[in-house]
Amino acid sequence: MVIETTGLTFKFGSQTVVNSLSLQVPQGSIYGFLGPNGAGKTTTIKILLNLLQHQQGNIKIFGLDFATNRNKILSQIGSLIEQPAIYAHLTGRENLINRALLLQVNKSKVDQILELVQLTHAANKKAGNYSLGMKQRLGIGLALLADPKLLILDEPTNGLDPNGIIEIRELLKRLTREQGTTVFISSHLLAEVERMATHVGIINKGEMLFQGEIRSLETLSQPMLRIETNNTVDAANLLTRNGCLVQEVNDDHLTIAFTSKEDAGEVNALLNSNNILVYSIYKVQKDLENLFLSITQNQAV
Ligand SMILES: Nc1ncnc2c1ncn2[C@@H]1O[C@H](COP(=O)(O)OP(=O)(O)OP(=O)(O)O)[C@@H](O)[C@H]1O
Repeated sequence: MVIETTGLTFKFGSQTVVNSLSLQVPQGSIYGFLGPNGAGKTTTIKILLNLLQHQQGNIKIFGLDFATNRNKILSQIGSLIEQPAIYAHLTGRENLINRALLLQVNKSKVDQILELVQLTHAANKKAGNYSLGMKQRLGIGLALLADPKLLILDEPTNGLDPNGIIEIRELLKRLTREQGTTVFISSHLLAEVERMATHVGIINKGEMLFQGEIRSLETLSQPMLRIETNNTVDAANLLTRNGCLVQEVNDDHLTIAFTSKEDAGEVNALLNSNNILVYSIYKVQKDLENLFLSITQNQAV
């Protein structure tokens, strides 16, 4: 594990903002740290970057105890939280050179980074004139100068248009693929991370509600059988009498829990033999965004 926390707890006064959080971020993953606004994501990130001091729990990063190896650990983390610290009056290249000098990184690295974050064409433009997406990519470039093993990004796609989001997504995928960097990225929108994340952690009110591979999140959403008939009320009554769990009845369709395709066939036959016309019958699964909303709103999935 690159990041491993146990029982991480943080309070602002009497408000518990991070509650006994156990993070498990595997090596080489893109970990989507998800939760609605105010869930405690930024606070957690600030703790991991030593910008806030937690009151309880343990943190291990790169297998090392955080409390006793802070400097060593932090020197191998690149981060972007809130707005990137960019000098608007300097060009993109000058911003990178400036930071390279500060970090004592060889200046030859600057052109590599410009290439990586696809800003070579705009390297000599003033960063103040960059689009929001370009500024975010420059911010990520600055975070990558010292070749971090772990990149921590707090809502890097906030406010970006769809193209900007795609560019960041492609950049992060390239980073893990080509350089083996582990990426920890927070967002309040599942859609922004679902196409790149390998793992997700979903928090609400400071508590972890789901953590694991994104694939297992998909299997969490229970499949349903959606049936369109000429008489949904009669159909619902008939199915209930025959032991089916009817979940929803609308004017033109009803849904029941999906158990197997054989059962679906039998349901169809049952309806037909009782003079109910079945117009369509098919399996549906909650999409990830709805599943995310159900989890964070504490509804049954
Ligand atoms: N400096 C502070 N003092 C007191 N309370 C704070 C402070 N910073 C944050 N909080 C509170 O802590 C809670 C979690 O905030 P945090 O910024 O970590 O959430 P978040 O998940 O990052 O949300 P967002 O997506 O809105 O940034 C919120 O209720 C917030 O009001």
